[in-house]
Amino acid sequence: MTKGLFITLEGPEGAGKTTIIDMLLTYYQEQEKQIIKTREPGGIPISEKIRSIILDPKHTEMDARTEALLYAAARRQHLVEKVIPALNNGSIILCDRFIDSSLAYQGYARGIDMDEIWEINQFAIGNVMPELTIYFDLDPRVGLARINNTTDREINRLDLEKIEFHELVQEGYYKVIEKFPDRIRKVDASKPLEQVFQDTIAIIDHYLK
Ligand SMILES: Nc1ncnc2c1ncn2[C@@H]1O[C@H](COP(=O)(O)OP(=O)(O)OP(=O)(O)O)[C@@H](O)[C@H]1O
Ligand SMILES: Cc1cn([C@H]2C[C@H](O)[C@@H](COP(=O)(O)O)O2)c(=O)[nH]c1=O
Repeated sequence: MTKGLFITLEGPEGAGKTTIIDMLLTYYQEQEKQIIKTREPGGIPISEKIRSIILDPKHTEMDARTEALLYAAARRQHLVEKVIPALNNGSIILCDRFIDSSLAYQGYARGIDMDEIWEINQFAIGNVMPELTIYFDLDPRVGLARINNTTDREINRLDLEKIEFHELVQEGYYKVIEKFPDRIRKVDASKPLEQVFQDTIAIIDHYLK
């Protein structure tokens, strides 16, 4: 039985998830909440190594199912080594991406049946799902323009996909939201950063009450 709270943040490239997670961490730490941030793929050494294989721009030959399995493998290790222990410890976990990314990117955008993506991920995660997911909604063109203007972020293999792929990712997320309307809350990520932050806090605070 877990005691903590598992929150995931989702959205297209450049939607602001990483920036907002850092702001949330500071905000809730000031309230002396027990909270950690992490990310997928990554968050622990094995999963960060898998991340570097998946996202290496040189690996253009990577098969879509191999990609899906690598994300699921990174997810499994991250869950076992970091997320579950933190939940058992009573922490709030803010995780940058989780299974919904696999459903939208590897499922809808790559064209693998979303049910198949769900099945391989069931093997990886068992019954551990986030209690709350915040989806940062943004036109993918705006998100890509943001990351192209960011000097300290490396451009990875997924960023380099055609705009049509990123449009499918957004459509895929809309399908995922239809599937999980109770868990996923949408935030308009095109607003100024401070407004996006306030909208996000309002959702989480409501949930914490
Ligand atoms: N609401 C916003 N308005 C304008 N710029 C923003 C906003 N939110 C974030 N940014 C800027 O957009 C860039 C990308 O933000 P960030 O890295 O947080 O996105 P992300 O969702 O984590 O992206 P990715 O998943 O592709 O890594 C950063 O330069 C950040 O400062
Ligand atoms: C978890 C997960 C991620 N992805 C994609 C989404 C992004 O393009 C990269 C991760 O980069 P970020 O800067 O940390 O957002 O990986 C995916 O396709 N499937 C997944 O399950």
